[in-house]
Amino acid sequence: MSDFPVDEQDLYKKRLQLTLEASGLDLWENNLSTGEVVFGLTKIFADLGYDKEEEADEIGDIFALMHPDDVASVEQAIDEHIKGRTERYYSEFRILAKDGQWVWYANYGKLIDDAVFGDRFIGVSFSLADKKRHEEELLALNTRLTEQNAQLERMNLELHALATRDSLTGVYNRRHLMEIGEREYQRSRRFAHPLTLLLIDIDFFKQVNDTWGHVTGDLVIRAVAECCAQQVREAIDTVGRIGGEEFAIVLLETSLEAGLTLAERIRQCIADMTVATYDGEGEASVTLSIGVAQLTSTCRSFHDLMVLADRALYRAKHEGRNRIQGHDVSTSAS
Ligand SMILES: Nc1nc2c(ncn2[C@@H]2O[C@H](COP(=O)(O)OP(=O)(O)OP(=O)(O)O)[C@@H](O)[C@H]2O)c(=O)[nH]1
Repeated sequence: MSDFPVDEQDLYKKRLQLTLEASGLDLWENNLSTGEVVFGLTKIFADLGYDKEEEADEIGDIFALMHPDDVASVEQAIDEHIKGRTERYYSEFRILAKDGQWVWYANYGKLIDDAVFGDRFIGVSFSLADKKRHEEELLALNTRLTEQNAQLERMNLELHALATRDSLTGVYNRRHLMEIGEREYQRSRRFAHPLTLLLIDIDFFKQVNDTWGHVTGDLVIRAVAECCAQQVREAIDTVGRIGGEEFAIVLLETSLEAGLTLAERIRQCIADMTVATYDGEGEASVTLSIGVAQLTSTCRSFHDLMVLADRALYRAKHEGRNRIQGHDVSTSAS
């Protein structure tokens, strides 16, 4: 304390100087009439690596070192303040350091029309390097998080597909079909809407494997799944592979009659189809047996509806295959 000058004004100056130092602020003063930098910016120019004689004498010298993308916004902020539209001037900009790097700074300033000083623009500059670095780090973090989120969503979709789809054919697996069937059973019972189930079995499929090999057998299974998926209403009906060469289709808002018509279309589609064998030397063909059943009042679960359709399928097999049988409602109590 003993170093401080006793004079009040000197004391005041010293306090100001210490405050500026402690807060990292650089005081400046510009003469707007002449464009002269009257005072300051010493610290900034030193921080940027410039020698004393390279410091700015004119406002134009500062603009010359400013990043071209920032000039317009700084000029606009000054203009707004001069026109009295802002209480104080504030701007953010990059200045070229001597080593060629762009360094972020900010300015606060105020226009003073003083009888002693004249038209002066007085303010402070301070470094925004830390703030901008944090902003950039945050932005990079955000980008990474967004990417990771998108990847998680993709993985979730893949997981869902793995859990619900049959890997050979892409139609639903047995577990998921049963879940959907049970849900639709509940809905149909509650609202008294028709619900029909098709059980489809490839005839003499063992012979396909024995004749053409297992891989060709897989190609045939895929072709049957594809045909089923093409014949039903997308996003309304549900096709599932419920066994090796057995499929089920849950048909919403569908009567037994409409179910029989669809079954016939599928039967015909497969009867007309040939599948090129895996070795490319032949063509495999198969037929289908299909059991069709509509939900009846005797059904206590979706499983009961499966039993009815399975009985109809058994009859189709028993009566010679390559045919359709519907569950006879008059025997539904049995
Ligand atoms: N290629 C292949 N064959 C399978 C697959 N799953 C089951 N199979 C075969 O399908 C055949 C089913 O034979 P069966 O149940 O005796 O019935 P089928 O020969 O179709 O005769 P019917 O149903 O009575 O008309 C068996 O030979 C199984 O090995 C599979 O994913 N791929």
